[in-house]
Amino acid sequence: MPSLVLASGNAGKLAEFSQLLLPLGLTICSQSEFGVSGAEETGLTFVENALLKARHASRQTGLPAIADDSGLAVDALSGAPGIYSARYAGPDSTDTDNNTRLLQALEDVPSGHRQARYWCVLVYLTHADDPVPLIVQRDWQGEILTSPRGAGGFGYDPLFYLPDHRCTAAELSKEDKNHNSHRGRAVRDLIGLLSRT
Ligand SMILES: O=c1nc[nH]c2c1ncn2[C@H]1C[C@H](O)[C@@H](COP(=O)(O)OP(=O)(O)OP(=O)(O)O)O1
Ligand SMILES: [Mg+2]
Repeated sequence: MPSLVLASGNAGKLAEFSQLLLPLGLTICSQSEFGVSGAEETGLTFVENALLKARHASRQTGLPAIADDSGLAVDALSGAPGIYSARYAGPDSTDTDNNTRLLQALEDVPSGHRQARYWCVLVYLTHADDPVPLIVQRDWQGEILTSPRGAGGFGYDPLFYLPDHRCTAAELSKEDKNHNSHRGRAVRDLIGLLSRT
């Protein structure tokens, strides 16, 4: 019996969460293993969408749930694609489609003006009607390249260059990404809160 459901249909997120929670002895199962489909992300903030996703999965499974709502905010695009990152190139867009659209949007933006950050908001609910959700949020700063590099990670990682590491998020090892990323640091914050409740 898993102790937690991950309110996400994203395999990349599940892999990162599994690795991050392993040392705690926490078993996490994705909602798809329970036949739970994705919640509609109708919120206007990462927090609202994460709450909607966590509540939906917890309601359907009867288990405590963690949801991750995340995205990429690009300075030169006034924070776009932001909460719409997963649907940037359309409702059924793939990571490749979204990366292509991002490169097009930044076509005329020279290097030195291509700063961006990932955001990750996590919501933990003990049950669907939990009135006191645990909420954490973290960011990770980088720059958008003009062509993809690397095969690791997921989403926008092949375009997300980290000057301190001199590589993209898709070129980092799993351990290094989890050590540095918005999600890795948000998960460690959440673990800290959970250990105090
Ligand atoms: O570490 C990351 N590395 C690369 N890309 C990332 C990362 N973190 C978020 N992202 C991008 C992927 C997606 O375009 C959007 C998340 O959208 P978001 O709605 O939270 O996730 P999703 O729809 O893929 O799965 P789900 O809602 O079922 O959790 O931001
Ligand atoms: Mg989503």
